[in-house]
Amino acid sequence: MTEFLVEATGLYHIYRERDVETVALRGARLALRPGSWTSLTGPSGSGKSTLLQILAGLLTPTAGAVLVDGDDMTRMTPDERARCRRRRIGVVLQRDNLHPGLDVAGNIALPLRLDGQPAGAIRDRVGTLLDEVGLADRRHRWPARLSGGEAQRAAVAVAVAARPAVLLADEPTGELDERSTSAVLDLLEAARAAHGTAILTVTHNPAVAERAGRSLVMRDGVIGDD
Ligand SMILES: Nc1ncnc2c1ncn2[C@@H]1O[C@H](COP(=O)(O)OP(=O)(O)OP(=O)(O)O)[C@@H](O)[C@H]1O
Repeated sequence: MTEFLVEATGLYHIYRERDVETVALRGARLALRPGSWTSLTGPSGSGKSTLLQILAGLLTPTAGAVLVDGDDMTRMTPDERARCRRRRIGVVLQRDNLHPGLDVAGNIALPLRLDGQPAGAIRDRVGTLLDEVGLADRRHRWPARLSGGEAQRAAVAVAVAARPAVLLADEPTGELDERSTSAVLDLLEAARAAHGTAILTVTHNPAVAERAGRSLVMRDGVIGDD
């Protein structure tokens, strides 16, 4: 057993578009302990989003390993990886987090339904989360009719709904005002404190970085301490 919930080592990622190659990660490594909150900053283009997508199992690295609870996600079949993500990982990307064919409440309920939770428990959890992110009056809105900030708050509610072991968030407060930023950060902190969720936030926002216990910086595809 390892003390880390997520352990990524020797990550390289090369994007290939026709004959152009971009090396986004050059041997990045990162380890997350249960109940920790890590903030990752760094210049635009340094590889932060690429890393987050790899940790989330949404992108397969060119080389390297991502152990989640000791299982290497990079060696799983797509089905196994999807199952691992559903059971253990909550993700907030910069955009397109919501299922366009479900309303806000339906989106938040989806991970709970996939987890096989009973209808009553789902209803209660969805109601609580809608209140916590201030979207109770938007519960039946379609994602296409939400503002950027509303969609982002809904995405955070979806990501924490099933109490994931790991929460990965790319600029989770990018479109939010101060009050909503604070509500979203409180929700992340509650997940960390109550369920020992390990959080990684990629952000340019100092208010987010301040909440984290550890601050890392990515430069040219490699991670160093702040
Ligand atoms: N789908 C893609 N195809 C080709 N190159 C890509 C792709 N996605 C990212 N890149 C390139 O990989 C490098 C790292 O990009 P990435 O988005 O990971 O950086 P970032 O640190 O998250 O940037 P930002 O802070 O601007 O979001 C950049 O040079 C980028 O142009």
